[in-house]
This record gives sequence, C-alpha cells and structure tokens, in this order.
Amino acid sequence: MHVGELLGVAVLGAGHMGADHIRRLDRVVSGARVAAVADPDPARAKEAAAGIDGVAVHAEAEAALDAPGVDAVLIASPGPAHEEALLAAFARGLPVLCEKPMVPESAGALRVVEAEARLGRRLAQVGFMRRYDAEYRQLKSVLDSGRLGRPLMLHCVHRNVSSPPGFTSAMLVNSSVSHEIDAARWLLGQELTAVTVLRPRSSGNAPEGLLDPQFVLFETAGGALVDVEVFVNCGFGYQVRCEAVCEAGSARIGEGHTMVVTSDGGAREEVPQDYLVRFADAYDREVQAWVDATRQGRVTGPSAWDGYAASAVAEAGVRALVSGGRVTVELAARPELYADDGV
Ligand SMILES: NC(=O)C1=CN([C@@H]2O[C@H](COP(=O)(O)OP(=O)(O)OC[C@H]3O[C@@H](n4cnc5c(N)ncnc54)[C@H](O)[C@@H]3O)[C@@H](O)[C@H]2O)C=CC1
Ligand SMILES: O=C1[C@@H](O)[C@H](O)[C@@H](O)[C@H](O)[C@H]1O
Repeated sequence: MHVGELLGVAVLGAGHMGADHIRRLDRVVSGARVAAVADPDPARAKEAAAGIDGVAVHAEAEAALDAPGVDAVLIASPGPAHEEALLAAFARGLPVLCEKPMVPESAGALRVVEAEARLGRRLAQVGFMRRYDAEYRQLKSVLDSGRLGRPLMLHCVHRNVSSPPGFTSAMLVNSSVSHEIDAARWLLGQELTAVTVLRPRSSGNAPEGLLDPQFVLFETAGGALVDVEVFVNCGFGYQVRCEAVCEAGSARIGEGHTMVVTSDGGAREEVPQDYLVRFADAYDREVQAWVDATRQGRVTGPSAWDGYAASAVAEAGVRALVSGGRVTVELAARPELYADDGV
C-alpha cells in the first residue's frame, strides 16, 4: 500500500466476531477498508459484507487473501482454522490480526511462532483485547507503578450468559480462560507455570455433559497465585472481574459497565449480556491500534509468542481438568524475535 491509502483488509470468518469486526473496519476505525470477506457459509459472508463498496466475497480463505487490494488480514474463523490461515498470510507477507485463541493446540501455535521467527520479522498480533480495555489498562498501570507493592494474588471471575452450540468442557479453559491467561501474564509480567482445575457440581442450566462452572488455579514464576471462576452458562449476564491483591493494597476492576435503573420504588443494576457490549471500546481500540501500526509498517500488541504461551498454559489446564491433578506448564525456548515481549 502507498502512504495515505486505506489499509485493505481481508476478513476470514463472518460469524459473531467476524461480522462485528467487518462493521468496525467499515464504520468505526479510520484508515482501513474491508477489501475481502471469506466464509464457507456464503449467506453469512454476503450478509456481513452487504452495503460495503468494492468488497470481494469468497468461500475460500486463500481466495480472499489473493483478492485485489488486500494488504492485511483479520482472522475471525474458529480456532482450529487459525494455523492454516496464519501460515497462508505469512507466505504472502501479509500482517495479521488473529482472534484468540491464536491456535488452540500448543504444537500448532509453536509452528506459527517458528514460521514467523524464520521470516525474521513480526507479522501477527493476537486478539487479546483486554489489553486495550480502559479498566484493565488502569489496573496494569497501578500494578506497574509499584504503589501497592508486589502482587500476591489475582482473583478473577469470567461469566457468560450461555455457551454457544458445540462448546466443550475443554473450551472453558482454552477459549474462555485464555483471556485470563493472557491478562495475568501481561498484568504480572510473569509466566504461568502450573495449573490445577477443580470441578464443582455442574449447573443444571449447563448443556448435558458440560463441566460448567470450573475453578482454575494458576501458579506463576514469581510465586503469585491466579484463580479464575469460569461459568459460561450463568444465565444472568456477562461479568468479567479481576482483583489484584498486593503487599500494600488491592485493586479491583469489573464492577462498572452497568447502568442503574431506578423505578417503582427500587434501583436495579443492569448487567451487559455479552462481550460485544462489555468490551466494545476495547475491540475498537485494539483494531484501531492494529490498523495504525500496520499502516506504519509496525506490529504491536500481543505477539505470536503470547498466543503460543497462552495455548501452552491452556493445554496444561485441559490436562489438569481431565486428570484432576496439578499440571506443570512446559514452554519451548523463546525465539530472539520475541525477546522484548514484556513477560
Ligand atoms: N476476543 C473475543 O472476545 C472473542 C473472540 N472470539 C474468537 O473469534 C473467533 C470466531 O468466533 P465466533 O465469531 O464466535 O464464531 P462463529 O461460529 O460465530 O463464526 C465463525 C465463522 O467462521 C466461518 N468459518 C469456518 N471455517 C472457516 C475458514 N476456514 N475460513 C473462514 N471462515 C471460516 C464459519 O462459517 C462462521 O461463519 C474464534 O477464534 C473465537 O475464539 C469469539 C468471541 C469473542
Ligand atoms: O472470547 C470469547 C469467547 O470465545 C468465549 O467463549 C467467551 O467465554 C469469552 O467471554 C469471550 O470473550
């Protein structure tokens, strides 16, 4: 692309997240345009691309990458399709914003890291949008300032109203808790080294056979503990909370984002119903930051290494869920390309 031109983005996957990112690229962020959309479901792709000028609609991801005017890729297909899409983008030298989990299995995530390391330059950013959320950023800056002392524990809550069809017990860890894994690594600046998953009695509102809720406990390289209550069929709202307990104080986020409605002699707090509402501003900032950096030829934000580390920790978590025991996290050697990642 030339200076001043809009960044032409191919969006792979036009489901919940893909359609929302297409709307965002088309109407919210500046400096970009949707150049192509790919989805094996042609009706979804056409509906998401409706009304956008000059967009090419394809059933195949690679055809969208090769469409005229494509300078970059946003991957919003299901996790198992990400590795192939990332490698195809790398083969074309295209910068990528890839929704989490980067690749659900750590072996595939490591292949992506190795492919990018062979290129010798970063092309991928992973969609851990909490790093762009105002409350999370405030928490990070309080922890980084040192005024609360050393962090000892993070207590986290991650609740969804209901899980989508096909959601498995493993996905509570490798899809939902992948956000807490990245947030904890980023907030604490420490790797997560071991995982234990406890399984209380499943909610009667969870689909048959789904282990929901779960209680996940991480140990960190610096001796802190991170606990996460994950409950994806809580039925009442989308709640994401995090409290950092430090040597000289604590800081808590996730109580906001509610509207208080007063009527009929009472007051009622309304809770957002999904992530598209709770994290709307974070997604906007994430995609704007990606577009801005990409237009300047830079790659910022969570890296492929962060994506790999999250997958390796989540994989240990799934093993802990199955075994009921404590599982240690094994990470590969970090390539030089990611030496400055901050964790
Ligand atoms: N950052 C966040 O908070 C969130 C991230 N996600 C992530 O976004 C991704 C997509 O999730 P959803 O939109 O909820 O799923 P979805 O099921 O609503 O949509 C996925 C779409 O991808 C299409 N698809 C399947 N294989 C494909 C391929 N090879 N190439 C292109 N398109 C393909 C499907 O036909 C479908 O339209 C996942 O990685 C998920 O983990 C999802 C929800 C929130
Ligand atoms: O990433 C997300 C979904 O894939 C996941 O299924 C949800 O549990 C999370 O809340 C959402 O942010």
